[in-house]
Amino acid sequence: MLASRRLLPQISSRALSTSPALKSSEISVKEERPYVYNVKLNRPAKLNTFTMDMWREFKKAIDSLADDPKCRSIIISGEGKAFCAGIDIAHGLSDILRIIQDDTIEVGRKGRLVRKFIGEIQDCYTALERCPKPIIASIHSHCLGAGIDLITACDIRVASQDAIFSIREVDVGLAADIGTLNRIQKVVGNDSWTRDVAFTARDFGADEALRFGLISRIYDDRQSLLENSIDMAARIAEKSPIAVQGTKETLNYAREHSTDDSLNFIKTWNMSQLLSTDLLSSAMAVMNKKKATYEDV
Ligand SMILES: CC/C=C\C=C\CC(=O)SCCNC(=O)CCNC(=O)[C@H](O)C(C)(C)COP(=O)(O)OP(=O)(O)OC[C@H]1O[C@@H](n2cnc3c(N)ncnc32)[C@H](O)[C@@H]1OP(=O)(O)O
Repeated sequence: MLASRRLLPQISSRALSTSPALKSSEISVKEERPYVYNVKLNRPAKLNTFTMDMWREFKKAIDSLADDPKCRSIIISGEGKAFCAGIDIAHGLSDILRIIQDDTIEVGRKGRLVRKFIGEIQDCYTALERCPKPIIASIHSHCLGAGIDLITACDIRVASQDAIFSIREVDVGLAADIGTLNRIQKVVGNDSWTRDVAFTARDFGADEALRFGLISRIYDDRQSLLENSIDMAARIAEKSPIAVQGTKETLNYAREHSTDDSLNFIKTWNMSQLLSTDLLSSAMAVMNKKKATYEDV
């Protein structure tokens, strides 16, 4: 068992190297059912911890599915023992530390470079929110630090009973800066609990995560977690993509705007989207007790 406290002292600036060459298989994308894709974090030997290259590859996969008419719903899962143990402490911070430790860069310019670097990682997870297709985070075992940043940018979070969560950043000496602190209160709606887990970095399990609304379902084991995640994604994928994607856009908009503004948003959105054939074919299917099929969008 390698606790982060035991991992960190081993890391000197000498030990920090550039990201190991990315095998593109560190993010794998699999079509599980028609229109349903599983984006798998696939670096199991290092508990799916993120390096800079892996973040870039992750964003590329999400952006590509966002634009793919043959994709209607997405699952994010982790290969191996854990969902994601956060940033790769040995390699993921090397780029930023190189900037910080470079004495030839003037301090104001150094700050700008650090800001740009953080922004690039933020964008890798914001891609999940911007993707019009619903995204289900399917979480087993450890989900720490950058793992929580990832899942809070997803639409739905489900977990197996063995899940262990921690907003671990304060334990590695930083305020979380790639999404958790900016999204989690909107997800759970409980300020006291958010501060409890963010200030202490303590581990909490699936039952507590469910109680406070971080996840919406618990499954007995990893196998049933994956099967049920795929079933949920497939059920979403059977529906009108016009309706489902309009729903995601509107829920995202409503979360950041007043009720008046978001009512205005949806009526303007549906000015065009109600003209779609999806409306008529869905209504016909309901009347005839049949399943409708929809054109790709
Ligand atoms: C700009 C900044 C952007 C983002 C910042 C994000 C911040 C964070 O993500 S904070 C969270 C950082 N993560 C951690 O602190 C977790 C550290 N790991 C652990 O505590 C343990 O590994 C464990 C999760 C409790 C699991 O323990 P165990 O089941 O005993 O497995 P191990 O043998 O310890 O791990 C297997 C293998 O993975 C390597 N590893 C695990 N975590 C990390 C990590 N975060 N970074 C790099 N490597 C990690 C571990 O060294 C082992 O590798 P071997 O090659 O087998 O030794």
